[in-house]
Amino acid sequence: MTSMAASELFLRIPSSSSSSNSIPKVAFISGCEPKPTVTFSPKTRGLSTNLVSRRNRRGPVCVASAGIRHFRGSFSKCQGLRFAVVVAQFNEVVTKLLLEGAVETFKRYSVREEDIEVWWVPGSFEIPVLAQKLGKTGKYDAILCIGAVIRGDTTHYDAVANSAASGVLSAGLNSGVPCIFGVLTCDDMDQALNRAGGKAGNKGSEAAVTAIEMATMFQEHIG
Ligand SMILES: Nc1c(NC[C@H](O)[C@H](O)[C@H](O)CO)[nH]c(=O)[nH]c1=O
Ligand SMILES: CC(=O)[C@@H](O)COP(=O)(O)O
Repeated sequence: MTSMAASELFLRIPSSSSSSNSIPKVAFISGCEPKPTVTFSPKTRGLSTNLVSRRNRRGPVCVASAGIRHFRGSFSKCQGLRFAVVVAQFNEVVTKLLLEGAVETFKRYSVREEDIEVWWVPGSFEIPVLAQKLGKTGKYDAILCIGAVIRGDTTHYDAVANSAASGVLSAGLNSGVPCIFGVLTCDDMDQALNRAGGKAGNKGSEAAVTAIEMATMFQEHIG
């Protein structure tokens, strides 16, 4: 399943599970399996349903309600979306893998190569200022920020990690463009590699999914 809008998932539930491991799966609290009457308002393009979905990481969990419109990003309308990826060179052995995961995921959702730009900065501390500047150009639907901060002997780690986190948040708020936090903050290199395609998945890929979700949310529902 590659071209299903997130809203369509509601229409098909509770169907058998998806073949893709990145498309949100749907689960229901036992006894809460719904018989949804779903309508789609052309005016707001919001989902109107007798369900309320509460997200459980990437999958909605159902509780019942009525008359509430739901808005969420879509994973089927990604062609034409433009992304900037701001990547730290520091700990590049890790950030390159995170970037690969992100690009692979963008492509899996039909984002075109020519709509992806990669901007390299020296370290994670430098990410926010560029993310904000790029966001303000209005050329991108989301900015994906990638870095790997790994603890050393001093408190320098905390300064870099906290600055990167709050800076990326500020970049998004100040530019009005979703700025996604794909910066690892790890105790050691093992932890980092495990999250860059190792045992704990690829956080760059996960961050790309978030970027798509936020970009389509803004594009489709806010404009
Ligand atoms: N130690 C890490 C850094 N440090 C460098 C800073 O990000 C910054 O480039 C420097 O302080 C100059 O302003 N960066 C990382 O991305 N990861 C680290 O583990
Ligand atoms: C997080 C860092 O910048 C790191 O390289 C600092 O290492 P140290 O605390 O040993 O100076």
